[in-house]
Amino acid sequence: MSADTLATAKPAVELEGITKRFPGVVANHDIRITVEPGTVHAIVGENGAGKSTLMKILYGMQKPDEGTIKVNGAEVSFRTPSDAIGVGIGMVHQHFMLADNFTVLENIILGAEPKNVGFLDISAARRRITDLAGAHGLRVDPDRRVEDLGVGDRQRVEILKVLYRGARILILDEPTAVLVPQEVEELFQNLRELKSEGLTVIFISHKLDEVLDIADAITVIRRGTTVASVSPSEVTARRLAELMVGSELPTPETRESTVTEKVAVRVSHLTMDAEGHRTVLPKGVSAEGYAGTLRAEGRRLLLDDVSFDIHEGEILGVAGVEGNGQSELIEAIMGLRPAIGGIELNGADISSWSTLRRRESGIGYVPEDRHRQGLLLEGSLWENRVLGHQTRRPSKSGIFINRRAAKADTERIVKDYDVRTPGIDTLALALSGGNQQKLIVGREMSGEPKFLIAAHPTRGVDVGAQAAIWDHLRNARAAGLAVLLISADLDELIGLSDTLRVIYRGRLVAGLDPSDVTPEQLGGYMTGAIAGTEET
Ligand SMILES: Nc1ncnc2c1ncn2[C@@H]1O[C@H](COP(=O)(O)OP(=O)(O)OP(=O)(O)O)[C@@H](O)[C@H]1O
Repeated sequence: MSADTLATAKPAVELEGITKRFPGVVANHDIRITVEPGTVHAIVGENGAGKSTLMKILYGMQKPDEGTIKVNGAEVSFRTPSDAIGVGIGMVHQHFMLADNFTVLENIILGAEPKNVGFLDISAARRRITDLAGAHGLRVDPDRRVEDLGVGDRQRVEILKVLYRGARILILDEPTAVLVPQEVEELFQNLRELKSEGLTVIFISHKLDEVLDIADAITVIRRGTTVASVSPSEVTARRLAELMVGSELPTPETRESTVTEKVAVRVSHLTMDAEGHRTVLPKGVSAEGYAGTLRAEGRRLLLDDVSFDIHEGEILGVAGVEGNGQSELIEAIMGLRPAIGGIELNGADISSWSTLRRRESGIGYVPEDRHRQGLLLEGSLWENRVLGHQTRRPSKSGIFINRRAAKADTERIVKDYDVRTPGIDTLALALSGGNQQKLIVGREMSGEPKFLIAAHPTRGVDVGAQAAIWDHLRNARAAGLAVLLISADLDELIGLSDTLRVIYRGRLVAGLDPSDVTPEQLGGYMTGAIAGTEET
């Protein structure tokens, strides 16, 4: 064996005895992981198990209290992410950090301009990007604007961005959460190519079947420490889940329909113009004709004549690739963005009501972006319980009673939804992503809403917590709750929905039966590969 081969045979990453404490929590305790070069190494664990903290340590965003990190056999100590990049570690974040109005090329070179050079050689940069893309099978057009790209392409740009900075070890944080099955397959193909070029991938995921598909080695973290290192050929998804939670899992129950005859929510001819901010119809145009009029004018529609009913006891699932109108649909129903068309809740026309009034009339809302819309990160858990649920009605008992009630109810949510936290005075920012999500779902389900709008209700939560959230939703549905469910997790959509629709370019294009549709078929409608039957 040559000296060179020996050198490359050293583990890409060795974490030894990593411990990280936060006030009241030991996020990582004596973590030990060895990642072999040229492999895909998955890290799995429950919400709050300590995965993100560990990755932040490995990427120089946080300093461990104890322990050592070795990269390619040499001990390293990072003060910032640029130190990590300096030794070839790159991070592909779950939330893409690209500038929409720039091209792929501009995004990739932005912030990576060579030091000590007064100007940037664009054609050299372009050549390097094309070479990198070619070498790793990451096809993207360097001159396209990022805003015109789909989710899978954006992710490839993020990967190219870290490769361009010289990364040989890539950390991917839940990369498949936002992808449809076809895109997941493409990503995995890309990862296999990277691997065959000798690159190393560290991959965090909650989707255990995917982990079994792509990983060469799996490390399980439970309550901050490494509890198992397994090879995918030795375990099943169920066994992995059991290793994560430390006990046997219950078998999922079959479900029965609870859909009633009573219409709870009626949305009719909902239309949103990309440029317009109209809340009243132009003279002489009916709500039914509005979308057609705009189309004839060549306008771009974010919502194109969307109509549906949701009955009491029904979960309506809407599938769609991100950016096809699902966010706009929710925002229109919540009164956060103007749109034309009818929105009725239990027979009352709520389309001109304020968001607060809509909430007070019985709409629960689990927003898509928990950081921007769902939580006050600097607030305590119980203050977050109050958020969005303040009532304007004067109360004789005053704020102290409200505070006490909010605290008691927060205790209940923490218990019912298994929010892992030292206490309800903890700040929301100190919770792990999945635990923040559990808090939001718990809050939106309290007060027994009549209609729940749930956008990605289990995004980032582990399998155990996902099953618990599903149970809560099913129970509430059995008691008559109407749910509009938007999710990128197709198994969740198929498993929970009573009725399934697909949204494509602002239009509801297909009505499918969740009991006999496969994720692949659904993915086909979502990407437009299968043309939907137009429905209104
Ligand atoms: N900045 C912080 N301050 C205080 N506590 C923190 C901080 N960051 C993380 N923690 C705590 O450390 C623990 C581990 O959190 P971490 O985010 O690493 O979990 P995770 O495995 O990534 O979870 P998830 O799957 O939910 O994202 C949690 O109990 C969390 O509340």
